[in-house]
Amino acid sequence: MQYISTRGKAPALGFEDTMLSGLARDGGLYVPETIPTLSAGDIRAMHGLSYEEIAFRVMRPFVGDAFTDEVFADLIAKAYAGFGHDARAPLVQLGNGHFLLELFHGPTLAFKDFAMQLIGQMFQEALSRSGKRVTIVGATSGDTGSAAIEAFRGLDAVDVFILYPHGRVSEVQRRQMTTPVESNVHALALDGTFDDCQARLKDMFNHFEFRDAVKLAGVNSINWGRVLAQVVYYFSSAVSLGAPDRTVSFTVPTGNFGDIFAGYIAKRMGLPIDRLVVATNQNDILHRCLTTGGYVTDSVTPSISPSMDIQVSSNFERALFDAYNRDGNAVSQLMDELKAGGFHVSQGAMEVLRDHYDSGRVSEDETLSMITHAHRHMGELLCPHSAIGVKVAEDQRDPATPMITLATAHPAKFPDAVEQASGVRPPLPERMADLFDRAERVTRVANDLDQLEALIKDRIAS
Ligand SMILES: Cc1ncc(COP(=O)(O)O)c(C=O)c1O
Ligand SMILES: N[C@@H](CCOP(=O)(O)O)C(=O)O
Repeated sequence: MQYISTRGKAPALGFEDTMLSGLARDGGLYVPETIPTLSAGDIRAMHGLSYEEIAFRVMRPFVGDAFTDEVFADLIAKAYAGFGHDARAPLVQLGNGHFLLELFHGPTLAFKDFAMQLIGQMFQEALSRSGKRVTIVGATSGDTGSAAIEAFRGLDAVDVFILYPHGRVSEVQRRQMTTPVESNVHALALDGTFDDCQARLKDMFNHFEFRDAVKLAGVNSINWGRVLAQVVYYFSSAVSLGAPDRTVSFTVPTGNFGDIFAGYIAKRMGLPIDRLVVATNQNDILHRCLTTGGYVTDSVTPSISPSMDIQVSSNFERALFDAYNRDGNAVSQLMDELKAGGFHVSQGAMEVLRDHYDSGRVSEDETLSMITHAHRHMGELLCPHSAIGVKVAEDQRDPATPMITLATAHPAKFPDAVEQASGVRPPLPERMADLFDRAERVTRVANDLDQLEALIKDRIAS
């Protein structure tokens, strides 16, 4: 299996190099050259299997010769052993034909753990074989950062630097990033938005002298391995509702477009998915683009669903690559236009996008009302991101097709909004009960590439 860049000018790589290198050297994102498919029989045979067994069958064709079957199965087993639910990703019924996929039973209480725990295992295996060391830099609006720190803290072969927007993550999210004591963990609070953090990260990847000097690696959904691991729960949930003999739809709270793109990959692999519905908060660039064709950036307005406060949605580039018939030049041109403020998707490409994706936008008041409603009438305490998904799903779903909404974070990560709407302050799990008593360690940084690179070089030298 080879991986190619969405900008068409970087060398094709195998799975391990794709995973370890992050952004392609032409600034694009890696995608599989071809998408492997599973037959209806293959999917039917997943009935009754554990999450880990399904994970192996779904991901194996993408991994090539990077790991033997035995090693890969072992890495998967270790990745999910620490999850707080035997099913890993349990499905609960919200109402007639509407299901909630709980993706928050991992160590940091968000869906990011599904991919990050596995990436952590795969990095350790690959680095211990080669004896190499890497510097991971990640950009986060709150959840990727804590999941990455949890997966890599204390490892000798890795330093992990996490850039988060100062004052724009929840207190639980911040403390998850600033309280780990391991010396290879570096939390950096940047004066700016998540988009600034992600832009500086991509600048670092595009600055080859720095990239090569520190052996830069990325664990954002820039990294194909992140998207791949997220494909699995589309299969596990759809199979539990009767796939391949029953078609399902998904609604996905969306920001950087990695999670919903994983759903698109599941569909391309042969999983019978009818609609993939993008649910955004008030920072609604994706909804605007999917309805009007215009992808024009606006300033980010902080919301009660901070993890989705994103205006430059990284993985939309992967969706555009397919929508433009895998034309790297066309994608490069769009990305150049984006730097100047935005672009318009061609009519042909819009038809492809609309063939797969629907979308909806939820205001702050509607988010709070949905948390209240779900608590009173559906028996679920939802985090604000998940509430956005449930609201869009309720508005748009076709009663004839089961709808699965992804619950992307635990309500305890956002206790203020949840308490305001439901009257219930969700407690943190026992193992995190002392989070607010732990000392914090964080460096405030300017939104300045030179200063950031100097800080990172300095820290890894000491
Ligand atoms: C809780 C939560 N929900 C939804 C999202 C959006 O996911 P994606 O960026 O993959 O679209 C994020 C961040 O990515 C998140 O942390
Ligand atoms: N919401 C994310 C933003 C980064 O997304 P990623 O999937 O590219 O890592 C976060 O919580 O950091």
